[in-house]
Amino acid sequence: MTARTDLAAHLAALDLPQGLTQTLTVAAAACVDIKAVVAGGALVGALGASGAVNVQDEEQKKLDVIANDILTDALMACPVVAGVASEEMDTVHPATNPAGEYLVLFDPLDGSSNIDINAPVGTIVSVLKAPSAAPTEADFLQSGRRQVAALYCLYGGQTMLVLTTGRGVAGFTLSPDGCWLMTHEDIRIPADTKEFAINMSNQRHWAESVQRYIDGCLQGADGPRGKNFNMRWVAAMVADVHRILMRGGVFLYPWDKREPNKPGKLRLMYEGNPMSFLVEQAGGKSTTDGKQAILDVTPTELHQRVPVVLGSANEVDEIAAA
Ligand SMILES: O=P(O)(O)OC[C@H]1O[C@](O)(COP(=O)(O)O)[C@@H](O)[C@@H]1O
Ligand SMILES: [Mg+2]
Ligand SMILES: [Mg+2]
Repeated sequence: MTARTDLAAHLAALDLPQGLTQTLTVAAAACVDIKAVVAGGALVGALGASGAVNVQDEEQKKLDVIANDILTDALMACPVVAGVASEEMDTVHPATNPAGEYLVLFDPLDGSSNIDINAPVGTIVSVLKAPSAAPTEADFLQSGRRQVAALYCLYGGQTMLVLTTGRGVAGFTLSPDGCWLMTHEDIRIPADTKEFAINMSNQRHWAESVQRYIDGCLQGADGPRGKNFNMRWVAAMVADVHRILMRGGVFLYPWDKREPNKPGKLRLMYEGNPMSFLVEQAGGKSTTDGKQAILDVTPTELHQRVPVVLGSANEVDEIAAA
């Protein structure tokens, strides 16, 4: 068997600032710890509700809380981390590390509704430069373009970590002895696709343009697109985006008219931005509506929502034109 590049060697070859390498190494190790809890499931008391709700009024699962604690504890103890913010925490957590250089934002457990049915879940991480070693909430509100790294970990049939530091996208698979080994070098999203992902149960709430686009896909070879489409929806953004990175497709969690002051369901800072960085680095497009790049959205609040339309570049353009 040929020797594979491991994550440490990959990071070394990228010649990153030492602090960024350290931050990413700590985040990747925390994902290994989360994976152990996900894999233990009922045996380690990881299933079911925690009994609490988070700042977005969503019921927290035990695993949301456990994953959040694992990442928070690991990163706050890392001397180059200046602070963290998470889907599961009301406010930012400055770290009081005098040498703190990086801010880390995360969705510790993505796809929470999949936990209790043993379906794929993930972790999403975004890394920004810290303007100071004692960051305020305003310091975290940087646009996605300013990310210096983004990664997700997918706890699926295999445990995979997919990473960008702005020079393409690489994928690593967790080996049985706990090493991240590169299995997917330079991941590229095909520009064309015949596959879309959307929660169809929200159809009546969508904007007219999204209705038109999906209707065209559903008409298949008999309609304006002249080809048949397939549909997939894992209900975990990490897994849906991973599929798009592996074989193309589009993913939509679009604006809908239910709550006009909440534009979409997904969160900008720890879902939209890191996934957009990965998708753009893999040659895809990631937008709010087919046109506006998510990475250029100016954040105004930590738990801000954003509509998401991302994936194969030509298909995102079709959505823009619908
Ligand atoms: O249940 P729905 O409406 O289909 O939403 C699924 C979406 O919600 C999310 O689960 C939100 O993530 P969390 O589990 O981190 O809250 C996305 O991962 C996924 O794309
Ligand atoms: Mg999520
Ligand atoms: Mg989550």
